[in-house]
Amino acid sequence: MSAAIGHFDNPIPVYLLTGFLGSGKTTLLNRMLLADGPRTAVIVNEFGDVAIDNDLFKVDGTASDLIETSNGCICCEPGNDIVSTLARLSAAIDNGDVSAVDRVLIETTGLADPAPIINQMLIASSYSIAGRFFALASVITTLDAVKGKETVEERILAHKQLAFADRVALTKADMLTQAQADRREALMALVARINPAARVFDIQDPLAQPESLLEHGIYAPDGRSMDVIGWLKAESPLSKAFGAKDVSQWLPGNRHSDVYTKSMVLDGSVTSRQVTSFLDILMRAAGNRLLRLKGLLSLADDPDRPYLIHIVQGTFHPPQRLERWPSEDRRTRLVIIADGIDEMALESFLQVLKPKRVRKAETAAPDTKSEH
Ligand SMILES: Nc1nc2c(ncn2[C@@H]2O[C@H](COP(=O)(O)OP(=O)(O)OP(=O)(O)O)[C@@H](O)[C@H]2O)c(=O)[nH]1
Repeated sequence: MSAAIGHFDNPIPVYLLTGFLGSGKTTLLNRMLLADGPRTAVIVNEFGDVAIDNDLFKVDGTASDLIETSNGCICCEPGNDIVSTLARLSAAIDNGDVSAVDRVLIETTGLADPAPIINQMLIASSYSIAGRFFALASVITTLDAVKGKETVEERILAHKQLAFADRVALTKADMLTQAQADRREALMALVARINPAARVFDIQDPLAQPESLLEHGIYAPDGRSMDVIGWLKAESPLSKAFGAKDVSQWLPGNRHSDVYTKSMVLDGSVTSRQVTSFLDILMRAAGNRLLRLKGLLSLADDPDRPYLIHIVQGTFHPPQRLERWPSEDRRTRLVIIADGIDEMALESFLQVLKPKRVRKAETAAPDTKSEH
């Protein structure tokens, strides 16, 4: 194996980027990768079967050299685990399908539990080839300055994402109004309580250099990582912190229990009126149960310039009109992550966006109708 691919004494550093749904992972990722920076393999783990983040990387034109999108959750889907994914990357480098990389950056889904991923990486280092040639360098989590406190307090996954990070990237601080300044203090107090050792980095700070988040951290293979293994096993303090709530929500097998994803792909364009009323009704009806909506829309007024829309836990971020489609795929795509919304109701509501067609049955003569 060539030295450029990494070897046991000098493994390729792997950075894990976590953070709750919509907290700004993709945005940060695009800012961390510099055009003249080290060669970086980017692995994006999507929750849902329509890949949108993949296209967003291209829109923002980052320096990432490899994009591998894996469907299914990297923390709990057999065969899709982090070690298998790294083994595939290693094989691709060996075969010459991908040229050697200096580091790997993994963006997990917003619903990934970081503990099993970190565990897999640390445990694999002693038994698997991938585990020996790659090493977990650092875990970075994005924390939304506006919604972060409530999210961490209410959701065990967000709590764990914060607890397991060694670097916290505070996002969206620019969205806090003067009157909300105390929110930031309360959030920092929460971070200090849950993870006092974490380095907090405000990505909106004009002096911030997001690429500096990609330096070796406490998970680096320098001997101290053994402490981390012990720490991962000692999850009970986290569970205790949520003792009053329904414990089953984070037991293995029940993970993501009420959360599901709906994706929709549409040929043809939609009108802005259709989209506005669709989003208006959806947001009113679903409220915070609409964890995430991401969409690329072909609008009838200018189908060459798609609209990018984001809703994060009930907040509608200003839509962005892109100058061009990020890939060959010019279809309208929507991914919705819902928490406890009636699935059938959502599915039929999505039909509102379908272009209206005259159904055959409506035009056919009555005597041509089939009886069976
Ligand atoms: N104002 C502001 N908006 C931000 C910031 N970071 C992210 N956003 C916006 O928040 C929305 C979601 O950001 P993403 O980067 O897609 O979040 P994500 O964590 O990758 O989302 P998922 O992949 O769904 O989990 C987008 O509209 C971003 O433009 C920030 O620091 N300030």
